[in-house]
Parts: sequence; structure tokens; C-alpha cells
Amino acid sequence: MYSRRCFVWLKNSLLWKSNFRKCSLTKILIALFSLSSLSFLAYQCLIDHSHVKRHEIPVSTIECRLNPVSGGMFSPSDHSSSSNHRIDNKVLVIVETQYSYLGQDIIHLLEAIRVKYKVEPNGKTLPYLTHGNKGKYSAIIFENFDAYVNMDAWNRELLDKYCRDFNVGIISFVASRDNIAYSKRMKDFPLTIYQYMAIEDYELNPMSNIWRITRPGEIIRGPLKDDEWVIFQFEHATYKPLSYAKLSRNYGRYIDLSGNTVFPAIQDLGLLDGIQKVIFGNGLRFWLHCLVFLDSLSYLSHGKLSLPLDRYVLIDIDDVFVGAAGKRMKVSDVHALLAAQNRLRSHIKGFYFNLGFSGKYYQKGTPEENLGDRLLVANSDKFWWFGHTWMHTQAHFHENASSLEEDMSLNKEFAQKYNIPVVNNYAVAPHHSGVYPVHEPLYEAWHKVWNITVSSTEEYLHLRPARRRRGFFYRGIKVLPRQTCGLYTHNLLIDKYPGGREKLDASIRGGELFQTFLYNKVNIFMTHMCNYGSDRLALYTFESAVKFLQCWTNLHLQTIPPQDLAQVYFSSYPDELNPIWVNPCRDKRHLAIWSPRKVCNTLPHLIVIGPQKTGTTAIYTFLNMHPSIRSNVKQPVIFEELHFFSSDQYYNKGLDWYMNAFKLDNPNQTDIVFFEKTAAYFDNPMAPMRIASLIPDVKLVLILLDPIKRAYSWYQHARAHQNPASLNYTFYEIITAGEGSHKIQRDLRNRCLNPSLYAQHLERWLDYFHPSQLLILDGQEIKENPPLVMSKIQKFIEVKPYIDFRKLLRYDAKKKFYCQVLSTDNTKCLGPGKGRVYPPMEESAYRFLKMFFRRHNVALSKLLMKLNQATPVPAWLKEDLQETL
Ligand SMILES: Nc1ncnc2c1ncn2[C@@H]1O[C@H](COP(=O)(O)OS(=O)(=O)O)[C@@H](OP(=O)(O)O)[C@H]1O
Repeated sequence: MYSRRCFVWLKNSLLWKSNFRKCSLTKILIALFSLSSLSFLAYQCLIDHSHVKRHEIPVSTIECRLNPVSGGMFSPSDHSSSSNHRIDNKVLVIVETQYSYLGQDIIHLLEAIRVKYKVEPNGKTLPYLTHGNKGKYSAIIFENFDAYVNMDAWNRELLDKYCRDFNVGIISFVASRDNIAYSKRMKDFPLTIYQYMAIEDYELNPMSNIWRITRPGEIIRGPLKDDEWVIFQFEHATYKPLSYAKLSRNYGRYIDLSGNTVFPAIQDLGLLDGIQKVIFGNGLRFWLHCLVFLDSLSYLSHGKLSLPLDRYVLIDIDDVFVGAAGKRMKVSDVHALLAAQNRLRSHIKGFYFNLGFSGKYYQKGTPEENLGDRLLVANSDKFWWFGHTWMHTQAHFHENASSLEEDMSLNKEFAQKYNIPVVNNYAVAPHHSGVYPVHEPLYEAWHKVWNITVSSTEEYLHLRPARRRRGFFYRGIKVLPRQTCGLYTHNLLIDKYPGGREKLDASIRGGELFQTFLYNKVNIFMTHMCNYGSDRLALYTFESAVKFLQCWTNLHLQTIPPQDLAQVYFSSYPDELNPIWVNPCRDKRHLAIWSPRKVCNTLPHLIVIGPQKTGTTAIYTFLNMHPSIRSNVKQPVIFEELHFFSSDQYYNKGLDWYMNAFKLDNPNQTDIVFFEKTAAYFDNPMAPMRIASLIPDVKLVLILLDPIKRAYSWYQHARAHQNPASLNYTFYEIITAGEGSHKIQRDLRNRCLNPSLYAQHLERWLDYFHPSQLLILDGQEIKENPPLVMSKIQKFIEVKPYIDFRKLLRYDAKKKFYCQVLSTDNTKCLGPGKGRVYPPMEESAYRFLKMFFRRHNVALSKLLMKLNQATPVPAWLKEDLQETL
């Protein structure tokens, strides 16, 4: 019977063509895609669904021991004090090794809560702790308390002084080292540790003053997972227990513990050494320690690293009609959904399920399920709704916006026909296709058909790890990160849940799902219709999760409309507004939802990053003379320089715009080395990060000209462009402009001097690129011997064929520079704007700049020495340093 019904459905689907009259290639593609989706669904129909049976639908049994404070209005202290004005919101983490487990756990947690950190392996000299009169770190974390205790005297004194001066606390961990129970007195502290202990009945000390997110009062009954606990015993009032437990085993005569209540995490009030501490007797794999860790960070940093208590929750039910017959929601499931929505409202203020639909699949289930569909629609005003595409096709298969608009309009007509209120200006794309990597037609069609302003995806920047998912704003649409709750389309029955019910329960009770709520202020969860049929796993999961959260935390849960949610998100994380482009070809999942018409080989292999006035145009011109090297095509207004990575205006034109600037003769061409030159990249703060995100293995060319000559050349450039400051003030007046000078004077001073602070900018590039990716050229050599420079570049990028530029370039006595050889008598030189003729620099300006650049040049020479570049230090720098000596 199933097979016949499915056949009819399949046939109907294929006959659905009234809106597909005009046959274009796109439409054929879409039809093929739909066909494959439908065949998949048909296959699902043909298989035996007898296993999808109702037996015991799981029900949440979580009850708090103590009643949570009602109304979620209780707001515990955020620990803030005046001490936090003097410290940055960054954490210093001293790890055992780069790869140690606990060190990784600490870093992952900090990443998840978006706290900046600096990691240093134990044993290295401490980094600078202050800048000016400010402290660089608002908390210090030691993966191993022993590392702190046994630090060499000099570093220990330095660190302790920092902690006392800036009132900064230390979080540390003590781990069991050997598989044997023994006790040890800590050096310098009236503290004894007992290691390799088994404990049970863990509870928190309700009297501690560090609790903020954590709500003490519950007990984890029974033995804890491993035997590797460290417990503390102390003989001074500076120590207070943060938690209690009982020993699970009698350790007899080996360990003398009075009574059997032990302390697995303690707080040091700093009464002895003036430094507050929190010390854990186990790592962060124990879920409750993650919670205690958050409050410890908040407390020890005087609220600088405090997380808010509000948590915003949106539960999307994607594809509410898309699903194989036999796995869909029936009438009883819809009733259960409505009832659960009401119950959830007592835990999540203003809660609504948010239903996503593709109208094409309405009424395509079993007769019972079709009744379920109808009941959903009859109750449409009780839910929030958002549209997918009509046929649930993926946006990247649509070549242009109009075919997507056509498809979306059908879905809109469906919503109108059935009075489905779609009012939130929110949409989610099937399979995330088109949202990221961006498919421009999706954004266009969303605007046009639905006036979409908010979306969400799990693909930005990458699917994994989930803790790094972020939001971005593009073409007027705010895209928020999306989380999963551990349920996917195939999770229908609790007994078939991968890893068993225990696995799902562990995620709810302190594991992944609990932590997702904990770390993210905004949580948009993706679920699917089938998680609400069969065993209704989504209802079980969320009802359990919010109850568990309520037992153990003071978090306030609420649901607000997507537009407000986006507002909350980006006002909390304004830095995320600007998107970051990554190469879709480097991520399998991205590639799968990227248009098959797009090609991967139109990104540059080489970027000439500047700075300005160092000879970048000459290099650009000469590179283009090579038969296998090709630059981007020139653009209106900006000509050869794309400014993509340095200007928000161009970066926000999107990846397609950038990649389209590099033209192959045919898509299969492989013998072209693309390059780009934008001289403003070098001193731009965003450019290194953006370039490294998109083209991490790119090669970079940096040109260093004597900074004095570069500064003067820029001044002359400004004069040639009628810059008023340059016309009204001498070079000396510009470079010596102070805070009292006119803004135009200071602006020009900055453009003359700042890009010449070579070491400072170069350090930033080296944060993102390996030195082997960088070729440093001498700007003077470009003027005097460009064929030699071209040979260095060719070697650097290993391009074939090797071209001898001595045959292509010739010194032109009239231009006084090397020019392109056209014939024995003719050359083609760069335009009049390059190699200008201007008077020599005033002596006073020269002397001023000599002094000004001295320390920067010293810093540069040290940096270059460290890089150990094959390229020798530029001649001008050597001379300058010799003069200095
Ligand atoms: N072959 C050749 N022809 C002309 N000019 C040459 C050449 N090689 C190097 N130079 C030097 O390049 C300086 C201009 O640098 P840029 O091209 O980087 O300037 S810009 O930032 O793109 O405006 C330019 O600066 P000015 O001399 O101040 O005009 C030149 O000194």
C-alpha cells in the first residue's frame, strides 16, 4: 500500500509542471535535483517502516531538589568592581604543553565564550603583563597548579606582584599524576592534596560568594565517573570549599581523612599572599566544573569576564512538511507539540516553536499524517512560521535570482492560501545552501519575495567546531549562528539513538547541549519535523534540557522574534558584523553547497602588499609581462588595485566579486599564476587576517624602501593630487605636525609616516603567515636593477617558464628609470605619476625623520634577523644602522 501511494505521489510530483513551462538549463538542473530528492523520499517510502512504532515515548523526569526562583528575575551579582577598569578582558593561560588535554579544554571553553586569551607553555619566560598603567590580563589560568607553585623565583615574583597590583586572581587545576592514592603537602601553602580518589554525591557550597550563573542546591547523586579526583585538606581560614563530596571508598590507613566529607574544589581568599585563587581537583571534562569555571572567571576578574544571565532560545522546526510517509507527525503529535509549547513557556519566557515549510510537500504523508498536516495548519496562528523554498531545492542550483523568486513565490502563495502567518522576516535555506558560501541570487530573492532581514546557518565560518560558529551581516541580512541539539532527521526513536539514551541524556545533563545553552547568549536550534513524530525526541530533549538548566543555573531563558534576536546578537558582538570570506573549495561541506558553475582556480597565488610609494606599480607592470603571470582585470575607479582586503566597501562586495576579477581563458586553464597588488594592504589592520582566511597559502611580496624616501614620495604624491595640506604646508611642517595642528595636517602626517613603521606592520603579517610565504624586496633595488628583482620573484613563486627580464627592461635615460623594451629605439615607461621629478628634501626634514625612524629601523633589522630570510637586509637599512652605530 505504501508503495502504491508513494508511486502516485511521485507521479504527481513529476507532473507538477504548470509553473515550469519555460524550459531553461537552470530549470532542468532544478528538476534533476528535485527528482533525486523525490527518488530519495520515494525510496524511504518503499522501505519497510514497521520499525517506526510507538512504544515508550520518553518523558522528562528531571525535577529540581530546590525550587528554582520563580519568574527568572533573580539576578546574582556580576562581581564587578572598580578593579576591572585597569585590566583588559583577556586571559593568560599557562599550559603544560601545546597539546595537553586540559590545556585544550580550557582554550576551547574560552573560545566558546568568546574570551580572548594568550597561551604560553609552562617554563617559558612570562610575556609582558602590562602596557602603560594597564594590566593585560584579567585572570591567569594554570593548567597545572604545580607549575605555579614551582615557578622560578623571578617569574613567580613578577606574576604575584602583577596579581596583587591589579587585583587579578588565578584559576588552576591539580591532576592526579600516578595511579595510586597518596597525599602530598603543597610547597609554600598550608594545603594538603589527596590524589587518585573516588568520590560521590557531589554538591556545591551554597555559602560561596562566587556563584553567579551557577545555582547551588542540587546534588549529583552516586559515584562520579573516574577515580582520578584530587581532594584538598587545609589548615587556614584563607581556604573555603567550593564543593563537597563523599569518598566512595575507604582508603584505610594510607590516607587519614577525618570524617568522610571532602573538598574537590576550593577557593583561596588570598589572606596569606594577597592573591585570590580557585583550585579544581579535576579538569573540565566534569561538566559541573565548566559551570564553576565560568563563575570563577567572573569573580576573579571583578566582573570583567562575566557572562550575562540572559539566554535567548529559538527552536526552529525545519521542513515541517518534508519527510517520508510513515515518519511524519500525526494528529496526536501536533497536540503534543502544542502542549509542550505551553509547558515550555513556563521555563522559556515568550516561547514559540518556529516552523519552516516547503508547501509542495503538504499532505504527502499517510492519511493519518495528512490529518496531522491539516491540524498544524489549522493551528497556524499558535506558532511562528518561516518559508524555505517551495520544493525544498537548494539555492545554489538556481543560476539566477528570478528562478529562485519564482520558486519562493509559490511557497508564499501556499502560505497565503492556508492563512499561514509568515511575519518574522526570517528564513532558513534548505541545507544552508546559498547563505554561506554566499550565493548572491538567494539574498536577492529573499529580499524580493519575503523581505527577509534575518537568517541563520551552521556553516559560517565552518560547521565544525561548533563553538567557533559566528554571525555576519551581508546585503542587509543578519545571519546568526545556528546550533544543533543532537537530533538529526534520522533520530526518530530513543532506543535507536546513536550511543543509546544515555548519550542523549548525558548531552542534556551537563554535556554538549547543556553547554551550548551555557556558553551562547543566543541559541538558535535546528530540529526537524521527524524529531516531533515517532518518539517526539525533540520535545523530550528540550523539556529535559531547560529543566536541568533551571536546576543548576540562574540563567533566564526567553524567546524573542528573530529580528529582535539579531539585534541582541549583534549589539553583543558588533565585531562580527563584517563577514569573513573563506575559500569554499577548502571545505567539503561548503563545496557541496556552492554553485557547480563556480571554479576554484580564480584566486591569486601571489599578492604584492605594498606599502605605497615603494615601486609597487613597477612590479605590477613587470609581472604582467610574464606569459604565465596574470593580474586581476582593472576595475572602474580603483583601476588595478582591488582594495578588497583593506576596504570594507570592496570586501562587502563579496567573494564572487573578488573571484570574478580574475579571468581565465577557459575554466580548465591551469597554467596561469594569478596575482594582485594593492599597496594599501601592508599597513591595513584587517588585511592580514582577511587574506589568511581566504588564501592561507598565498605568497606575499613586501617592498621596503628607505622610510624617509617613502614618506617624502607620498608627500609629493599628495601635492600632485592637490591635497590642500600638502599645498599649504612644507614637508617639515607636515611630518612634525602635533596634536595642536590642523586635522588635515595630521592626516597627511599619518599617511607619510605610518606605513613606514615597517616592523610594527610586519609583525602583524607574521601573526598570520609563515615567513617562508613572504618575499621582502628592497625598493631601491627595484629602481636600480629590476631584472634582478624579477628573477627573485620568479624563483619565489616557482613560475614556469623562467623569463630573463634583462631582455624585456631597459634603463631609460630620459625617464631615469627602467622601462619596458618595445624595440631597439623605443621603450614604454610608467606614467608621469610614477617616477616624479621634485626638489630634494629640506635638510631639517631629513634630520627629523632620521631620528624619528631610528628605533623603528632597529626593530625592523631585529625582526628580519629573526626571520632569517634568504633575502639580505636591504642596503638602505644596513647603511642606516651603520650610521646609527
Ligand atoms: N621603473 C620605474 N618607473 C617609475 N617609477 C618607479 C620605477 N621603479 C620604481 N619606481 C618608484 O615607484 C614609486 C611609486 O611607487 P608605487 O608604484 O608603489 O606608488 S603607488 O603607491 O602605487 O602610488 C616612484 O616614486 P616617485 O619617484 O616618488 O614618483 C618611483 O620612485
